[in-house]
Amino acid sequence: MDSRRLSVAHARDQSSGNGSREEQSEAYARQVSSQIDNVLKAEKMAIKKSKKPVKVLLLGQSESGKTTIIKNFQMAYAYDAFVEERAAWKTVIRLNLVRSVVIILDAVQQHFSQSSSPTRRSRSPSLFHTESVKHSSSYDTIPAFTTELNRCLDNLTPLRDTKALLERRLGASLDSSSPEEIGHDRGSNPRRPEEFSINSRVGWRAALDRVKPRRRMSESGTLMYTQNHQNRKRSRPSTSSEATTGTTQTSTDLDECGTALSHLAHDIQSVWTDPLIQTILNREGICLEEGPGFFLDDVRRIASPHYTPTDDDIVRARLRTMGVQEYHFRPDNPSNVKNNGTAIIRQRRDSYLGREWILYDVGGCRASRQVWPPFFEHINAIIFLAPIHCFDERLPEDRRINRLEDSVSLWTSICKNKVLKNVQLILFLNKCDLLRKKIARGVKVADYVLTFADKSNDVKTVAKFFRQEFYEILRINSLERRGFYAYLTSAIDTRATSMTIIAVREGIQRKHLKEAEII
Ligand SMILES: Nc1nc2c(ncn2[C@@H]2O[C@H](COP(=O)(O)OP(=O)(O)OP(=O)(O)O)[C@@H](O)[C@H]2O)c(=O)[nH]1
Ligand SMILES: [Mg+2]
Repeated sequence: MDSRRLSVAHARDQSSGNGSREEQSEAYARQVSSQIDNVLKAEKMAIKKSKKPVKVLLLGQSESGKTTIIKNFQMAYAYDAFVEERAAWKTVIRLNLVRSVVIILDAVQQHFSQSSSPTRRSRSPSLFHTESVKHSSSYDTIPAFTTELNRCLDNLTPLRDTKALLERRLGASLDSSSPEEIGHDRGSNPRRPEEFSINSRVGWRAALDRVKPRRRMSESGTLMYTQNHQNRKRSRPSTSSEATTGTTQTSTDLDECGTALSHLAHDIQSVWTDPLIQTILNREGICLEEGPGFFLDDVRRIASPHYTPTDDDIVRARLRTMGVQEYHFRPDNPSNVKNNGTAIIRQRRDSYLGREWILYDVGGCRASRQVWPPFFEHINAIIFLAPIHCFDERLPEDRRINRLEDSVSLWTSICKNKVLKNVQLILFLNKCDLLRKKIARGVKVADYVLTFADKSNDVKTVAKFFRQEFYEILRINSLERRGFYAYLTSAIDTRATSMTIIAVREGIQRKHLKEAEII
């Protein structure tokens, strides 16, 4: 029995045999007893509450870095599971590489189709004929294609088929962007051929599983399972013979793609580093280095038959998310808990150890956003990603909309959402490394953001300015007073991001402890 009840019973015994004093005493005892009941009930509730998983939703426009942040969480708290996926990421990384090559081929094709020279058309036996450029008045300043460059470009043409095959093998669903949506914008990265994505019926992790070497999954990872919300019922598990045949075919195809790539590594590198190609890409406004899934500088390593992706490669790989994916972690390892409180607080905090965290990763493109609201109901925190470098870019899915404006309007709607009024909002102003590069290239923020006016165009001032803008939006639109937690991040810098993740985890946990009245 609880010791507080014992002392009340003892007080009651001592007061017996004394008329009205006895009644008073009994009333008092009843009152104390009921107070104790309430305290016990509250504690029970708090413990129950503390056992609930922490649910965190990652939001932000497409390519803001949501999945990349999830990978950082995996590296920090489910490294075994992260390592399990290494072999499967190889295919995605190679697909990213091939896609970059196809973007170059398209840009060269575009370059030729823009030329009005009849000589070019009549004299070009192949798309990349040398002489044609020489006779083009509008391309006088572009150096001539060498025979060697033509040969390399011709050799790379079959990579279009390789790309299609890799996508098919990964269970691809191609983005149905119309040609109008793949517009031209000199301020950004305008050529956006249809982007590979795994649709929610398949689930990208499931797709990755399909191309993994066949071996039993280890149970050692703390990543417990991933579930695809939208189509759980629709997907039919394949029979073992189907799975075996499919997997054999898939690995044969992938082996062939790997061999083709290793034979073409030299040509890819020659094309990528050719000054003429660089000029054409420049003219087309294409900056592949700053785009998602850029691996052209690592072509020899990635095309090697013995290639195994590094952690950094996996974090830099691009696989667009569609639908909702959830990730389960148990990050509260006893060694992570700082011994910074009194014994009782420590003891109570310890009851949190082993608590489950669920992170929800959603697709950020406009068409995917309607699946977000059902997740608002039961979440504890939102990590909102706003790419800070994209003030001069447009949405790939709608070329009329500026990417920064899109981020700002999303952030505004999250801040003012009634259902989210008590939810902790954490802002990641991501892609700071790209902001640095862009500013170094001489891009002026004031040319795109009028309110930036004549402020100094350096990274620190720009970052401070955007941080303040997002803060003002939160302050003005929040229905309840709430704290502003903002971080400047470069999600591909895993070391720096791991520190941010620790701070974010502790911040979310502190709010929980507070809500459960533990501290
Ligand atoms: N340079 C740089 N690249 C980043 C950064 N964060 C993410 N990326 C890259 O940007 C690309 C897109 O990131 P994702 O995490 O797939 O973006 P997402 O928000 O999940 O996009 P959707 O799934 O389409 O909603 C990937 O290739 C990442 O490696 C960053 O801070 N700096
Ligand atoms: Mg994603």
